[in-house]
Amino acid sequence: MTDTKKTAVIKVGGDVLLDKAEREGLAANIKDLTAEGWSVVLLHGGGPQVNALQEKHGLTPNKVAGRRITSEADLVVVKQAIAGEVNVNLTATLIQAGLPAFGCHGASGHLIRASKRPPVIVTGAGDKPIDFGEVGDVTGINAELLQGLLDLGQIPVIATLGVSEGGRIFNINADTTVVQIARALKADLLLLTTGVGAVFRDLKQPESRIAQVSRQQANKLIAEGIIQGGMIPKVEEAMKLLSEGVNSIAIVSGRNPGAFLSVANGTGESGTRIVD
Ligand SMILES: Nc1ncnc2c1ncn2[C@@H]1O[C@H](COP(=O)(O)OP(=O)(O)O)[C@@H](O)[C@H]1O
Ligand SMILES: CC(=O)N[C@@H](CCC(=O)OP(=O)(O)O)C(=O)O
Repeated sequence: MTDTKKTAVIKVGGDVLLDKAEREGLAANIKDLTAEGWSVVLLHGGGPQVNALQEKHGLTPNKVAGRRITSEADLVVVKQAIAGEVNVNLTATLIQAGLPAFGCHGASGHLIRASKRPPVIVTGAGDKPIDFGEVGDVTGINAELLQGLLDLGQIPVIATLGVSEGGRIFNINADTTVVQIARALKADLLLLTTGVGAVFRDLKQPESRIAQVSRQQANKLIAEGIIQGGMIPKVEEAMKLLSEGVNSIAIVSGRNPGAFLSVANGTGESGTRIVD
């Protein structure tokens, strides 16, 4: 049975998980949300962990426009690092905090369906199409399976991997995938956790944190060059959800106590909330 609990979908980057205080803070923040009656789904990446394991295997990380060109040998490492190392450790951290975490990966139960990204011309990377190898684009989410886990009171902790109808595994980007999960679940809230923990007018000045912006204001911050670099695709992709029934999206850090509830309730003490 589907109940009326609100659902939060949370993306956790691999960088956040390198740090013990971040991992424990994340668990405490999730605990706060569940105590207030939220259902929670986590999707995690593991970019830095993949880089480190590639180097151990004598492989050189190769990224174009933030996406890893993934050979068959690289995909072996991606599976080991993201589904093996990061998923198991993150699930364990949550269990240690007393949370009902259910670790899994997107290639299980057709949880995240994907197909091979066709060679594409990438801005700033020449005029020849780039073949990203074993990188996939998400084509669908098994929302029924996820909702079933939520209805059982579980917190799905999903390693970002995709699978084709025929069972071929793909490396997929966590930032773009989490948006698809939020959309498929008709989530009430999407949390994008990052080390910086908010959007700032000036990254060097913590007091310049922007607590809440409308979608229109966020687009203005991008146009003005205040939101830059890796923050742009993150925010642009996520903002599409605001016209699709997801009430708010937020940039937040699990390291800050009370941060997740602050953005969930819109009280403004932490993070940046983007609303329609
Ligand atoms: N106005 C801004 N406020 C906060 N961070 C910003 C801003 N503009 C650009 N950034 C950058 O965006 C980065 C977050 O994006 P990215 O590194 O892709 O995320 P992830 O932490 O998921 O890997 C931050 O580390 C920060 O350097
Ligand atoms: C296709 C692609 O870019 N895949 C990513 C998957 C991991 C990820 O997204 O991790 P973070 O959230 O830690 O960046 C990669 O290979 O790094």
